[in-house]
Amino acid sequence: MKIIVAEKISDKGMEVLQASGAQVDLKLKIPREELLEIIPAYDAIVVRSATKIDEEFFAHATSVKVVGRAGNGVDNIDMTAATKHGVIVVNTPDANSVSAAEHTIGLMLASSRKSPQANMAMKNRIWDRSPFTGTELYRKTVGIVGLGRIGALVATRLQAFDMKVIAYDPYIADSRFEKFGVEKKETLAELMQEADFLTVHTPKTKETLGMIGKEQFALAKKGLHIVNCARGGIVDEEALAWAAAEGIVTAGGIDVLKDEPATTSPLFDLEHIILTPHIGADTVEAQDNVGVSIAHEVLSALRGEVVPNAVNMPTLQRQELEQVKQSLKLGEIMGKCYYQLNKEPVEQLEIIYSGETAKMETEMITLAVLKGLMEPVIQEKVNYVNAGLLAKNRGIEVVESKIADNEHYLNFIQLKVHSKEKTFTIGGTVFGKNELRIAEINGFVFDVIPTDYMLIAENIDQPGMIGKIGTMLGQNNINIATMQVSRNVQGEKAMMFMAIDSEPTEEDLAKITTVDGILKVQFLQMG
Ligand SMILES: NC(=O)C1=CN([C@@H]2O[C@H](COP(=O)(O)OP(=O)(O)OC[C@H]3O[C@@H](n4cnc5c(N)ncnc54)[C@H](O)[C@@H]3O)[C@@H](O)[C@H]2O)C=CC1
Ligand SMILES: O=C(O)C(=O)COP(=O)(O)O
Repeated sequence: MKIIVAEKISDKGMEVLQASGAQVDLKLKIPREELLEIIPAYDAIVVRSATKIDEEFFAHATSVKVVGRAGNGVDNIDMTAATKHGVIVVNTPDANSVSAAEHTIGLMLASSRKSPQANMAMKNRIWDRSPFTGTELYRKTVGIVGLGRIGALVATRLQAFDMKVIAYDPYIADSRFEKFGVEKKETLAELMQEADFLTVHTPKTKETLGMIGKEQFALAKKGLHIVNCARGGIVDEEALAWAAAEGIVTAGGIDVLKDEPATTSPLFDLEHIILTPHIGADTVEAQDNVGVSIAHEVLSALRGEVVPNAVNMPTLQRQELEQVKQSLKLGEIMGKCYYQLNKEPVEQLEIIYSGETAKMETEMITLAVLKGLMEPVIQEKVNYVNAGLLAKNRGIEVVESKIADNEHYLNFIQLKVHSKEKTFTIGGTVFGKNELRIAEINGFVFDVIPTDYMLIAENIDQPGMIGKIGTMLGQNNINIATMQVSRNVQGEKAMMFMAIDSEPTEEDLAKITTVDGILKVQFLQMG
């Protein structure tokens, strides 16, 4: 495995990567062209916020399976492109939140007390206290935009300053506001009108870009203090310069700029706005947390394990993952059967979860079924990341349903694969802790352990069929490991399901079909 680390992560993180035995190449500040040139050789890349991971990158990164974002915001990564290319994006959303929250408060205090400006004067050997009269946070109202991880950490810390905390976040439940003792504002306009201090903690999205603009500043009280420790451009830089010139904003701390690395912005000329070069996450603790977490996640993702912080696929807590692990295997195996046994394109895939399985997080199991379904017939790599998208692009409609009880099994997954002409069904269960069983195929009931090589034979339900097929396989040197027979109506059709020790040739299969009473024989690779 080859991993390229394109931005600085902590030594502890590097050590975890290196200890895995992978080849780890540290290439800091590598020019874009060079990165594109060398990336085909790598299986994974680790970046922070400065490396653009876009469609052009993925077009070159033909072997990359994992992009590790050593940090939180993923706005430098084109998630649609990553998903399309089947590349897992992992990040460390919690690992630097405390540092970002503390930097927010640091900027709030520093800008309110003009400490950086006073420091500059002192370093110029000027002792003058008069320009540096500041303002207290005590009993002021702080408006938080976005009460997520960092917004909430900032809220609880500012309450210790006896600030009144109000917030605008239309996407979270009222209970979260209550939990943190924060007053909810229904509109951004209300928040702008009431706040003495404003701090933004949203991701950068189409909706949040430029969200604090001239119109919003025009609603604010004169003397507003502002902090942006989230993403550049959420607070519009031109509008902020205007608001400062109008005396609406009298202090502020900005850690992030629209175009980074930035050396030009109207904010550079504003005396009362202090700037830092995106250092919100730059603490020893945050970088150790981030580095070690991303190293483990990238390695797990490369090993094909399900990782907790995958951004472009459903995430499961470790306990949930343990619960669904065997169902994932079963779902994938059953999905794999369809195109091996049927040639008709799938119109709709119906997945019915019943019994204990119905209570599980099934999103991932559905992806496992799709992965199994498409893998045998499409060239692109199919994985949990792109299985949903690939199915959609192929016009496969996926319908999931859940039934609390199953008459016969503790847990059961049934697939009904509908093509234009017919419906193929297959069902299975996890027996005991981790024993998989195929329990039904097209209405024929079994209790079969799926193994690598299997044969399915349909025959007329008449005496002597088992002997005939056994003899025929024996003559072709194919050893039967286990065999089960199931029939629907006596004297009509039966199905034999056999685990065999080796892969039969086309010729072997053709010979078996010549046996009198055999209707169809198909080979199935399940492992
Ligand atoms: N300066 C730095 O070094 C760091 C910056 N960050 C940035 O901080 C920001 C916040 O991160 P987290 O708290 O972890 O994110 P989060 O996802 O936990 O919280 C974001 C909150 O914003 C809310 N939100 C989304 N759109 C909104 C809208 N239009 N109006 C109001 N609220 C909206 C969401 O509902 C959510 O509650 C991100 O932009 C992240 O990239 C994170 C770490 C370090
Ligand atoms: O984690 C984040 O979202 C950050 O903004 C920190 O970015 P960085 O890793 O310091 O480039």
